[in-house]
Amino acid sequence: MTMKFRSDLPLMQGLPLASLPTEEPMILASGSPRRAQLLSAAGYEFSVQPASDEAECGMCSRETAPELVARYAYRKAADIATKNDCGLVVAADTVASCYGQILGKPHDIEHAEAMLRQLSGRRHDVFTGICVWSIVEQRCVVDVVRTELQMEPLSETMLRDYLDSMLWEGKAGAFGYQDGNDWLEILENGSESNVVGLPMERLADLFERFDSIATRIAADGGNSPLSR
Ligand SMILES: Cc1cn([C@H]2C[C@H](O)[C@@H](COP(=O)(O)OP(=O)(O)OP(=O)(O)O)O2)c(=O)[nH]c1=O
Repeated sequence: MTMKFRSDLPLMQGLPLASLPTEEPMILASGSPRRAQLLSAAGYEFSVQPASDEAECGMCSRETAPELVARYAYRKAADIATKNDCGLVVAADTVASCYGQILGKPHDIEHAEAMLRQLSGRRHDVFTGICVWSIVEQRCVVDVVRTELQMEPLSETMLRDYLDSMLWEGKAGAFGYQDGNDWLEILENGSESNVVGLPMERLADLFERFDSIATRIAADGGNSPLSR
C-alpha cells in the first residue's frame, strides 16, 4: 500500500487562507506532519514547535470526546505560549469516537487492530479541538469541529493489508482518511481537513473573528475554555 498524502491530493486543494488576527508570527504547536502540510498548502507561513507530551495527559472518565479535544488543544497551546514572548499559537487535538468510546492514537498493532474492528462497518465521528492563542494579547479562542464518517465493513484481507502497511501509526482511530482508501466516506459535507487533524475552514473563521470572540487567559492558565 502506498502513502498517498501528497500536496496534489484533492483535500489539499483550495484550502482557505485568512489574514492573521495579530501581528505576531504564527507558531504551530504540533508535531503532526499533516497539520503542517495543511497550513502550508493553504499558504500560511509559520514555525513549528511541538508541545511536550505532558500536554496530552489526565484523561477524565466522564469527559466527552469534544471536551477532551478542547482541553488538549488548549493545553498544547498553553505549553508553547509559556515558552515564547510573542507568537500566534495554533494547536489542535484529534480523536475518533464510536458509540461514546474515545479512540486516540493506537499504542501498537494489536491496539490498532482492535480499533479498526470496532469501526468496521460503523458510523463514527472525528472531533478536532483547535486553540488559537495570542501570547502578546494574552487572549485565546478554543473550538471543536465534528465530522461524521462511515467505514465500510473491512474484510480480513483489507484489515491485514492496512495493519501491515503501518499507515495507522500516530493516527487517531488507527486510520488515515488521507491514505487513499475507498472504505471511508465523509457524511453530510463534513470537513476533510478536520478528519486529517486541522479544520482549515474553521481556522480561517476563527482568525477572522478572533478580535470579537477571543477571551482573556486567566492568570493561572485556566483549563480548556470552550469559546463558543
Ligand atoms: C482520523 C485521522 C487522524 N489523523 C491524525 C491527525 C493527528 O496527527 C493524529 C491525532 O493525534 P494528535 O494527538 O491530535 O496529534 P499528534 O500527536 O499527531 O501531534 P501533536 O500532539 O504534536 O499536535 O491523527 C490522520 O492523519 N488521519 C485521520 O484520518
